[in-house]
Amino acid sequence: MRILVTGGAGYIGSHTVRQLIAGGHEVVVYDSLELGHRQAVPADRLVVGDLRDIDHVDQLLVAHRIEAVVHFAAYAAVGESVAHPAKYYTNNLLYPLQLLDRCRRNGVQKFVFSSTAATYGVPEVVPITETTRQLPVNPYGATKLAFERALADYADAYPFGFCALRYFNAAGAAADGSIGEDHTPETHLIPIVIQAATGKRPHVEIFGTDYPTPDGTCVRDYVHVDDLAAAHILALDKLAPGMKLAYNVGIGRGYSVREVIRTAEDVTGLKVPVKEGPRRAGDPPSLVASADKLRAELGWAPQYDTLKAILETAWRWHKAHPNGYDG
Ligand SMILES: NC(=O)c1ccc[n+]([C@@H]2O[C@H](COP(=O)([O-])OP(=O)(O)OC[C@H]3O[C@@H](n4cnc5c(N)ncnc54)[C@H](O)[C@@H]3O)[C@@H](O)[C@H]2O)c1
Ligand SMILES: O=c1ccn([C@@H]2O[C@H](COP(=O)(O)OP(=O)(O)O[C@H]3O[C@H](CO)[C@H](O)[C@H](O)[C@H]3O)[C@@H](O)[C@H]2O)c(=O)[nH]1
Repeated sequence: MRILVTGGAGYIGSHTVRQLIAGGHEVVVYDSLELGHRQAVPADRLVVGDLRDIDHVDQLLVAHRIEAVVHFAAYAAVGESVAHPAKYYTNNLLYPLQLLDRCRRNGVQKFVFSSTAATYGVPEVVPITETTRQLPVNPYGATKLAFERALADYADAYPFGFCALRYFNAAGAAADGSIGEDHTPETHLIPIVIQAATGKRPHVEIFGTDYPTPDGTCVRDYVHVDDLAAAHILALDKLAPGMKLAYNVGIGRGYSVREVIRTAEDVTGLKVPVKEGPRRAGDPPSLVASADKLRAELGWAPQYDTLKAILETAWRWHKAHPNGYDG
């Protein structure tokens, strides 16, 4: 298939691009490199550009006779979305709506979208299934849910099918340590814990120890980035016009912040300095996926089904690239 991958030089995008290329697809990566890395994708696949420049995107759809779009490009920091909703509504909803309409006008019939557990807000019951009510509690989740709705309306009205993959917490790195997670600033727990272990930061702050969870810290479902990537390949294989697919992507097991820290100490053999702090605004106590639908309908089977196995890959990447892609 001829596939345009927006945000393909980012963390999850670059791992997916690698699998798409290995699967024989013709891939065009479109990324502004604002948050992504040139080194994360093969140079001959990368077109540097911003989704804001929709005519540029349109030219690519036509020139490469694109058949499917995998759309990762977005901003993804929950706290920032509360402080700067305009930034999120523009990049995560306005530009994607323009992209969607250019897809319609150019006959692109398959679309895979990076959605998120944040569309569920604070769920009443965990594990979360795809029928759990989607009630986002921050602008980030709201923009992602709004775009899911637009996709569904397009699929009802036009010859178009989509798959919304609702990721839980992406983690880990390629098994060979060649690509991995490098965000600036870093907000995600696992890279922060590793940076604290290696002395690159003084400590990891635990955001809240009074949650209604077994050890008082937040529980999350960490899913390996290559298993996430594999879900995109399966979705593309399945998609056909008229389909409206949505799947949770998680391993179906939750780990608390303290468990992440303990496991990182075990994997690295290093002590992680910890400071207990207040809750971070907008954090649900527990987010754990039921990915039964993804397993049953697409045959998805994660290769990494423990936090330890995921952390080992993150640690390998960090040791090989202590300063991320720049060193
Ligand atoms: N990381 C997670 O745990 C997680 C969880 C749920 C959902 N998601 C979603 O998955 C997607 C990828 O996340 P990630 O962690 O790989 O993020 P990332 O920041 O590493 O990747 C996003 C990429 O999109 C690019 N980009 C952003 N805006 C752009 C624009 N206007 N034009 C062109 N390129 C643009 C950035 O340069 C970056 O390379 C996002 O849509 C995010 O909301 C991530
Ligand atoms: O320094 C830190 C960083 C994080 N945490 C805690 O660790 C857990 C995981 O936090 P992350 O920031 O790594 O991930 P989130 O669960 O907040 O967010 C992730 O999952 C969301 C879906 O729920 C969104 O999609 C978002 O883009 C994605 O990064 C949270 O309970 C958070 O409070 C800390 O205690 N200290």
